[in-house]
Amino acid sequence: MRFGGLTAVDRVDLTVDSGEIVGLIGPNGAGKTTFFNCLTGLYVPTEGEVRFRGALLPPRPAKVTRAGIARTFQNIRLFAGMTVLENVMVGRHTRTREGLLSAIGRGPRYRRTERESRTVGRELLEFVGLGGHARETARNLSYGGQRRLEIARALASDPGLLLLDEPTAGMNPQETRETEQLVCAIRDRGVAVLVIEHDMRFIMNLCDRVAVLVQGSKLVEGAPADVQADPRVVEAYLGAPQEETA
Ligand SMILES: Nc1ncnc2c1ncn2[C@@H]1O[C@H](COP(=O)(O)OP(=O)(O)OP(=O)(O)O)[C@@H](O)[C@H]1O
Repeated sequence: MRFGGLTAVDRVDLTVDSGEIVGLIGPNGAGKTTFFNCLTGLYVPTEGEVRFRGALLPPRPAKVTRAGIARTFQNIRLFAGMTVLENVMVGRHTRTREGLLSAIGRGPRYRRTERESRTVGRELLEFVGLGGHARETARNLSYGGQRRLEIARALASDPGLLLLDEPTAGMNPQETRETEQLVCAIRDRGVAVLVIEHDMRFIMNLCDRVAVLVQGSKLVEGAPADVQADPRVVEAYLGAPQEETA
């Protein structure tokens, strides 16, 4: 992905299998979010392709979601004035076939679909630990609750792959631990997870594999412990040791 003279993501090749949690780490500006934007069709990659379950994906967000890839964003993007349950139901709409006319007419098929969305929404709220908050306005949830709601909304589209952009950013240790448990539970449902995260403890505890991006390129990929011990990774984060720079 090039922006003028800047190559923000340079030949990054990454595969995520179902039942896997893969971490994407790297210093600020390494190209992690740009990579997510390329996967989800927010950016049209200058070169390269995205395949999901073997099929080539067009760089169109709605088509990517419908194919089975969902994401959360670095900054919370909820419908703040809607209820918690409504937010999840919105996420369900990519899986329902109701068009605008049907929604305006509110015919029997529309009502059936709404009922189904409501049921799925309530199940997902239970799953993420927000079962008791369905009727609250989204903006009144705690910070950790809003983050969990974003995940529930992403799950409502029945994804096979979930992309999480810094899910624990700004969380206290308790919220971080709960998010770890939630991500494991999502993996246990058979969803593949690709997660950008700066919290190394989170990465080490959760990920089956980790890829490190530095200045747009993939520096290393491997088991978390191997990646953490790799001198190239240490250098990328901390700079070269004194004697080497000298
Ligand atoms: N739309 C854009 N136009 C121009 N440059 C962009 C655009 N989006 C990202 N970039 C540049 O691409 C590079 C990678 O940015 P990106 O946000 O993907 O990094 P990141 O690894 O996600 O960083 P962080 O950890 O800080 O979120 C940066 O130099 C950024 O300025």
